[in-house]
Amino acid sequence: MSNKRIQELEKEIEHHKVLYYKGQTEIPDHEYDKLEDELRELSPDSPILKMVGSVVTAEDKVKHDEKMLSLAKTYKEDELATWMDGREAISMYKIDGMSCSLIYENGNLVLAKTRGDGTFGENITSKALWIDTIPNTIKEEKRIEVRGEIYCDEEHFFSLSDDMVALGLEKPTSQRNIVAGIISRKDHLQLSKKLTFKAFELLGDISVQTEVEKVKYLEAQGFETLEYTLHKDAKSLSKTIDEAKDFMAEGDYLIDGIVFSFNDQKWHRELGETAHHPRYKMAFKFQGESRETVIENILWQVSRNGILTPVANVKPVELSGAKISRVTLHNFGLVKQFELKQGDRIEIIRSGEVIPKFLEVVESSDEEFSYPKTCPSCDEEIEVVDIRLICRNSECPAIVKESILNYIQKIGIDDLSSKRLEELIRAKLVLKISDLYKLNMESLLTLDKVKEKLATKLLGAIEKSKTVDLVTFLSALGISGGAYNKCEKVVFAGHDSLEKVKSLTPDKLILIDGFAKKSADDFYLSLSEKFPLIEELESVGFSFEEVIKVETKVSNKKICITGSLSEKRSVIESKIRDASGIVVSSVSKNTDILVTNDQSSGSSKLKKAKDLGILIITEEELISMISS
Ligand SMILES: NC(=O)c1ccc[n+]([C@@H]2O[C@H](COP(=O)([O-])OP(=O)(O)OC[C@H]3O[C@@H](n4cnc5c(N)ncnc54)[C@H](O)[C@@H]3O)[C@@H](O)[C@H]2O)c1
Ligand SMILES: [Zn+2]
Repeated sequence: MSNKRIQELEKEIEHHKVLYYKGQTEIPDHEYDKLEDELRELSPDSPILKMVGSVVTAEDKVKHDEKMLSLAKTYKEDELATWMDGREAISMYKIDGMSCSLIYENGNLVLAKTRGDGTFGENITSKALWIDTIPNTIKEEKRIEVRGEIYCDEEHFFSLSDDMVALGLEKPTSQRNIVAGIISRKDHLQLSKKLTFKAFELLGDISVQTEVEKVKYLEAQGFETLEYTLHKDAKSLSKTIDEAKDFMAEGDYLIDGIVFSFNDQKWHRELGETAHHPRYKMAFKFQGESRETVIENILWQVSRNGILTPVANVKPVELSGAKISRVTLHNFGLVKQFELKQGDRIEIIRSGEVIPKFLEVVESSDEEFSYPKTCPSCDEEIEVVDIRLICRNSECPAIVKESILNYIQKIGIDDLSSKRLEELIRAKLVLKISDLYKLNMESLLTLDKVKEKLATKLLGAIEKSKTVDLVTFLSALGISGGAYNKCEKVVFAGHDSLEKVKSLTPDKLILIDGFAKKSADDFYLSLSEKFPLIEELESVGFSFEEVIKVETKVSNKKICITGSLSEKRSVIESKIRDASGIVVSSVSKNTDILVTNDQSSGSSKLKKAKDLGILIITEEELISMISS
């Protein structure tokens, strides 16, 4: 019996592997993983379990210099901590795309290949040349190999899907399958343009001592890399795992876990690899469970920025121990792509306690597909912007309510629930954020079931919210792109008073770590729109607590950089900011320090600094000031 089952499983696993790597997946990953788990139990030495990827049948196959392996995986945080064993490790999201290896010689891309079966890959150079994030040339002259993941983000998935339909090709079924589908094509190479590559591994005669240095080296060569977190020990693991859960639910590209690698390369050499995976890396994955259910109806919820988010009410099912009756459908793009409607039988997934989400359509109903043309809250006409439906009416009741609610949650007014707020809005007691501060005992007592005790508590909580730190205050305003960590970066970059925040410009914002041209422009525009609100709040008597900053020799010093340094300028700039210094882009009489490694260069900044008698230091001197 057991032998027969082993053979069955081996056959089935092989079948799914072949389809999966062609982008034609038949079953969800967690179901596939169950097959592997069962086989591992019955026959731990089965060769199919040691197989990486699937066999390459393409004519144009190439041998890898070094095998491209898979990853060891765990679903448990304590197993991860045991594996770390007190060693320092870095973590990055595990992108769910397609492995790719790039070979550069004399600074030129000479070969791009897939992982294939780990020993032989398929030559995909002609497609890689279309991908903007794969540089055709790099500074490094030595032969190097860069490994990473090719993937398709959400926005590009929908537009690629439209492109493919327009070309008469089959409509892709998922963000993941589209990559393998496009990469294995012999025609329409230009479709690859909408794919993205992120690098995470480096091979060749380049000396790096740590994983962090590796990432910096890859960035200096012009590659996009994944954001990483350095873990000194296992204490910081839970926070990273929680963030990854959020990203799985809301991020714009697919991840299926987190990859941990020991930071010190010494451990990489010492631990080595098995035939299947390196021992110095570990993937943490979320165990998913999926179920089929039926869409009863689709509701469109209006968010504080006017975006309509589709949520499906489904026939209740039990999933990972919870009863599920609502499923997020993400955005209009997804609903349109799959023509989701009442009666559709769909598969939903819930991984690691994240919000259940739509996976695929099992059977489409005969109902006609439609989507709202007017806002469900204010009935005004809505705009279709790429993959989103947006209500532009600033007086839309839903937008007003959601933005006040967002403020209440971020600023921390406890005891004021969404229901209570709705009541206050209905009674016209609160129509904008600053109205919260005009509430008094008399007005609160007019509300249903509110007695003196509760009213006193509410008023106390509202009063208390006037004493906050500047970062919390800014993050509560609902600035677009102004999440807490972004506001923190702004304040820590020296814009640490309301006056300074009000005098921000896109030019100043772009100097801050984490801001690019577009995000700086968006933040600035949205911040300017909040000026009336800021003034109203100032007039009700807000006072700001000091934010804690590190004290170093460069604290609050305005520092300008000229000429090339040993690392990418952005890296040095973020070191300055981390040490509470302020990075400026030009030299003026307000500048405190100019950093240059070439005192005799013809740089105009250097000349000006000399004329103004500004302190001029080398990069080495800067680093020693920062670390003192
Ligand atoms: N549904 C199916 O039919 C089916 C069939 C076969 C395999 N699968 C799924 O495929 C997975 C196993 O496949 P696998 O062996 O290709 O590998 P894997 O998904 O376990 O992980 C290895 C790959 O992760 C990639 N990766 C992404 N981000 C990374 C990062 N930051 N650092 C390092 N690597 C990163 C690398 O390209 C690497 O090759 C399982 O999850 C399994 O469920 C599903
Ligand atoms: Zn509206």
